[in-house]
Amino acid sequence: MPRTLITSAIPYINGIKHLGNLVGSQLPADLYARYCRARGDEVLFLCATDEHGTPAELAAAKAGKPVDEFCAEMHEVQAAIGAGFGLSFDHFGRSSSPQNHRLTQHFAGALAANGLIAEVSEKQVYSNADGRFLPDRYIEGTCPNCGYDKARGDQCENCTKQLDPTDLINPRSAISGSTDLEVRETKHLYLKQRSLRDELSRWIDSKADWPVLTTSIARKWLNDGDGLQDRGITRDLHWGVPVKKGTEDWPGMEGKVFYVWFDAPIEYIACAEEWQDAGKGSDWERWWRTDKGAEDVRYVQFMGKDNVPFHTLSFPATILGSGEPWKLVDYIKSFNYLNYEGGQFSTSQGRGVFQDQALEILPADYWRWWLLSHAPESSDTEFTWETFQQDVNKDLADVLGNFVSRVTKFCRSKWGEEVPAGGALSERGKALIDDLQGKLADYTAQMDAIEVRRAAATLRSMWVAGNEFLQSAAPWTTFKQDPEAAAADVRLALNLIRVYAVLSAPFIPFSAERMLADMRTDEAAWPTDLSAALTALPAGHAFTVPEVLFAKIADETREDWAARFSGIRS
Ligand SMILES: Nc1ncnc2c1ncn2[C@@H]1O[C@H](COP(=O)(O)OP(=O)(O)OP(=O)(O)O)[C@@H](O)[C@H]1O
Ligand SMILES: [Zn+2]
Repeated sequence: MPRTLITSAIPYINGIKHLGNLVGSQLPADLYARYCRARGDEVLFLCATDEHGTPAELAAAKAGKPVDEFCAEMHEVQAAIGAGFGLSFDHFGRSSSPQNHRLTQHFAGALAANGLIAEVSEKQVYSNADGRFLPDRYIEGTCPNCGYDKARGDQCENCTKQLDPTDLINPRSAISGSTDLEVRETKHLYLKQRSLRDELSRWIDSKADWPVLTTSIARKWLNDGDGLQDRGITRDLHWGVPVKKGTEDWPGMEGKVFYVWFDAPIEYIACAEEWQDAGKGSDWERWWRTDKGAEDVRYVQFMGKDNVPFHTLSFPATILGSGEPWKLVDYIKSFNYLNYEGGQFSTSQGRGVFQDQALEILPADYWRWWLLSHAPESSDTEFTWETFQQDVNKDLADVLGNFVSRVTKFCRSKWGEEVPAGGALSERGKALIDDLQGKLADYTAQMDAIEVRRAAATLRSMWVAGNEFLQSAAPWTTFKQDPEAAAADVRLALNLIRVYAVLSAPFIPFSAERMLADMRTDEAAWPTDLSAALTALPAGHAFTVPEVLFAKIADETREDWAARFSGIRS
């Protein structure tokens, strides 16, 4: 049995995530996990919340809560929303878990033992009023280049000039506004990525099948300018994984924590240990250690484009540099951005539709279908209420929903709620099966290749083919002269509902489950031979005419939503 390990980029804890976050990582990962399971793979699908760093501390402060309490609560909120969207994680962990603390400290110790950690003294801005060192982007002041008075210590948003905090005129703390700042000397650990550059470069070169979006970003960081740079992996913060060398203290690093981008990907591994410790599985190392059974695991990661450098370079540098037999990623599926109505989605600015709001107004499958069928694979894509309404009404209500409704209602009116007997498969029926068999081959190939939009288009074309068959077979007309022929066509169409449910489940799992329940079957094996699969429901098999599977979105409702979500979420 093939074994597939799947991880989604772990969402940051600072707030409720938007639809861009969903389609850029967790949702396509779930699509693929569901597909792999349906094909019979043994799957471990992991995700977690990314909990450390300054933005988490500030979000907690804004909410008036201690940071650990804030993170624990927000983790539960995100877990519930994920369940609402049907995200089928085997475990949804936390980067703040004791397992991740231990493993992060372990990796740092292994890297140090291999001579890959440098201790560097540097100057950093300290805010006396805030009692803390300030990360560059939390220092604000006037841009020396253009005079903009809200320039950040890393960059001026107005003229885009890259800055150092010390370049700013009249610098102040972005947290408290205090100007009581001083430059202090502090010591940090650096991961010597430059020493691993050639090894990383060869590894990336060996990935000829990866999306260009993934490899082009990796190569840019490897080669542009002076090439891959060593990276600071510690911070002067309170909230995070305390700096240790394995289980030993690290002299000179007291009171410091690892940088969030060092510990976050390690959580992919620690999450498997959490999964085991939560009693959901056993033998977690068999997924992660090539010396303990992970040799035959295929590991696939999902993420938005801004996360690619960390997954193609920094995290692999941690793993390769440890010299230990941890599994490296086999395939990285990355995404461009989903934009919102002519601008960007933004958590910090409260712009767009957020995941909790989306679930309040419509069932998860509407979102899953639209987002996946418009996944930003080859370029950024845009969410607009108009295209959303149009596509959902057409694909789900007019095509799939309508097919299910027409077939079941017509059958009930002539034969009652059971699969009718009599007649033989018509030429038209045979042609439909041939057509669908070809489309199924395309669909599986596209799902294997994680070509999300193309797979969605092929699935939709299979739904359309069923409608066209029904339209041209017109059993409501043939019934009068040749009821046997009509019965055979309807029998095929009822069976098609079951097959649609199975094939569509990775995209729209809730509706697929309802379709199977209404067809009163739990026969959900992935079909290979459609001629056989389309006879699974024999004559006499009882079913229920479903309630409306997908209600259409009315123009007024769309206008209401467009207005409601045009502003800023406070
Ligand atoms: N607009 C977007 N479209 C697609 N993917 C996105 C978008 N914004 C973020 N992502 C991806 O979502 C995943 C989770 O992101 P994360 O929680 O770290 O938020 P983020 O990158 O800080 O974005 P934001 O601040 O807008 O929420 C990451 O893989 C990220 O690349
Ligand atoms: Zn400027």
